[in-house]
Amino acid sequence: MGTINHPDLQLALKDFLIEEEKLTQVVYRMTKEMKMGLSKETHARAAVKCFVTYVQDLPTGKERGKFLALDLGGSNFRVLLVIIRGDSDLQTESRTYVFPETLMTGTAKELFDFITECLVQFCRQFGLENEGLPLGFTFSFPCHQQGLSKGTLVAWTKGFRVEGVVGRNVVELLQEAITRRGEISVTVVALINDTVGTLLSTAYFNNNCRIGLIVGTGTNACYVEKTVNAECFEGYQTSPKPYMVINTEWGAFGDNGVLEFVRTPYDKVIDKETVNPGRQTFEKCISGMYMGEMVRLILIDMMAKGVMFRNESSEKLLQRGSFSTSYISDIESDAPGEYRMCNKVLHNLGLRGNQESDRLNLRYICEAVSSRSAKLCACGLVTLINKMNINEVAIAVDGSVYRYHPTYPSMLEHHMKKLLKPGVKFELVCSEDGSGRGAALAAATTVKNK
Ligand SMILES: Nc1ncnc2c1ncn2[C@@H]1O[C@H](COP(=O)(O)OP(=O)(O)OP(=O)(O)O)[C@@H](O)[C@H]1O
Repeated sequence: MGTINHPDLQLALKDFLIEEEKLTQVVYRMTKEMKMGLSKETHARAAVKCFVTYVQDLPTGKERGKFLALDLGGSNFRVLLVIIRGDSDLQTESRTYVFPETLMTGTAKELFDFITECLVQFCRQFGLENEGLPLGFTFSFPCHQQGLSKGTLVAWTKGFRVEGVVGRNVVELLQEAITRRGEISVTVVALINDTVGTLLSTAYFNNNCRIGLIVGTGTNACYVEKTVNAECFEGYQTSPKPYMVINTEWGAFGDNGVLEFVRTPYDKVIDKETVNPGRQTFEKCISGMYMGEMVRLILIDMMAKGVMFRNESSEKLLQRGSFSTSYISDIESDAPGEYRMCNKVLHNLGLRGNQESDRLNLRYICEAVSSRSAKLCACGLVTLINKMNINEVAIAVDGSVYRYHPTYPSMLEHHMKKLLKPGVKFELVCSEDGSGRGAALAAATTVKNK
């Protein structure tokens, strides 16, 4: 980042430039929180839950068959058909359905009937109605699993607040909706979240893969833990399988106040605006749902103080959510000194930005928000790598922030290298079509184990 000339802007962005000592402290605190989540004794009051996923096998490449998968987790809803014919021969057909926003705050019946409707349409299209196919369900919200095909929703996140799902087994709700509809023969055999899906689908091709990371609407990660450390799993001392995938639900890190030392006044405003105030603290500092809004809040603050876009106003910018997170990627993708994408964004917002300093300062704001996100995310990954105590690991990553922000992958790598012990090697692997295909692989493993 270049030099910020205005003292008010400098002051506003200072808190976003978290120095290395504080990042080390974040790793330290997260390690502690994760241990609390894993331990049977402290799990109930832990902020980072570290849920047992019941996924104990990573794909071997020997899976075979035809599987359906559903992927619900944020802005899109997808149905997939995965056909595995031979080693690394994985064919995927998928359809994305527009997810009506009204469903996000509707009832459980409306939600699961909609999902079933899409599934029925998909099965009809591919002639699968009566094949009795097994289905893997990627449901990317915090669930307390009691088995691979049983999990109750703990709380909604990412702007969802559907009535009648918290505390219920989502597999049962889906299976009931399929039965109620009565048009297709499909059995839901596995429930996973998108981090696990991303891990499984990358592990299928890369046998060093031990972590699944999402930086999209929300953020979360899973990793491979020793079964003996997964105390909330009833068979943790007796299981013949040495490993258990743990869904950290790290988005909730800081919900007990341990992250206050890195939060800014803007984070507090964001939190108040959300449907889940006081929750998902770490996520709100990192993920796509909040990054654009953070830039907007800083920008209107600077405009109110007469620091930027003096004598200009924008009705649009005053509306919540009007600064899309994709604008950050646009602005930062301009070469230094060029403002082609930035001008487009300003045009969309109804701002002229006659002064070059306005456009430069806007870029500084974007960089402050995205680099803090990458720093905190790096802390999370370093925590997981240290916890596993391994020297080489591949990390499967998905989510639009990671995928489309021009420097996010390199920032993440840079900060991880700074925080990791010397000699630890890692590779960030962008997962293609990960979460849905992973659900199909989870279904394949379940069927094989049966
Ligand atoms: N070009 C972009 N650059 C950065 N972020 C973007 C871009 N486009 C979209 N986003 C952000 O990514 C989010 C969408 O994430 P994604 O496409 O990974 O899907 P998702 O399934 O909704 O997310 P999640 O996996 O967290 O549930 C949007 O909320 C938006 O904030």
